Amino acid sequence: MVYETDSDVPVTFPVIDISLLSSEDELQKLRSILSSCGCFQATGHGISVECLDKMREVAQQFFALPVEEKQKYSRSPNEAYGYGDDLVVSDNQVETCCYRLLLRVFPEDQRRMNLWPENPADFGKTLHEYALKIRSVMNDLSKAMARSLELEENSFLNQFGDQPVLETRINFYPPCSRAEVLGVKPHLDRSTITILLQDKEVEGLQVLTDGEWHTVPVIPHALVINLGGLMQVMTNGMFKSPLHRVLTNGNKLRMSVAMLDEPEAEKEIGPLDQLVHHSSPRLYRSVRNFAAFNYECFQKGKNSLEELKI
Ligand SMILES: O=C(O)CCC(=O)C(=O)O
Ligand SMILES: [Fe+2]
Repeated sequence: MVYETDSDVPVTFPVIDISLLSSEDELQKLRSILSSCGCFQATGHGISVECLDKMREVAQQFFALPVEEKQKYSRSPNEAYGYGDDLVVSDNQVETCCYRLLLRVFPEDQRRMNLWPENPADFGKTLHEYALKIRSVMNDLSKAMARSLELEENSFLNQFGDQPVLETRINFYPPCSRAEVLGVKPHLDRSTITILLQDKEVEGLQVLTDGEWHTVPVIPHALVINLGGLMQVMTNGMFKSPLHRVLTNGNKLRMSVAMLDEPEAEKEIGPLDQLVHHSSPRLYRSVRNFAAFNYECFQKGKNSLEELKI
């Protein structure tokens, strides 16, 4: 199978200036976008260009190291954290080409420092500073999302416990000229909100909306906001978590830095009571450790949200 890029089809992908989310009109725009495609590009996020570029730079420097150097941080078999490529779990799996470094950033005492690159020397400091800023943007967005649904602004944040988790997945896609190979297979994120820093030049991310794959254009200083499955559960289906995938590029390598939030381990998450009514009955059962459940479903080719439906 060859994956179409549809590059000759102009698509308008939603953009929101999130510095304006105190206005009622912008909140309504946010609500409408999240209820339809669940994904947009955020400008006005307040993170400086230098900070975004520095994060991209240390990620690129790490991936440019010799293989032996990167393998010092390899994930162990059947482990998610560390450096590696996709696990091959079945013979008929779609082929992918992506190397990634998965790290837990918060809570700080849960970091596994043996997996944090020491080269480049400022990798850890840069990731820490970037993650603090992303966490603040995520919290502001979570509050705005709650307000857009006429909920108390901490309604989503309160579900996460005292020790919410923030993880990073730094993705690196080498050039690949085989059009049947994907960078990442179609999936739903395990987060409530994923904030993605895209490559500055190379496109590749596609989001499924209205049954069609749409390429997310590159806007160098914008952040891609993508709702994860847990937000669809908490909002009882009002907000959508889109399926997305990544195409490979025949000539150019591409990188991206995803930051994903997660509730405290073992916290049970379900639709908020305020969003369950006679006219919108409860759609999903509650779930603990959605991250693991989502991954299990992904490996079996199932949609985790369909599996959680009552
Ligand atoms: O590389 C990208 O643009 C997206 C990666 C992604 O979907 C993920 O890390 O969950
Ligand atoms: Fe994703």
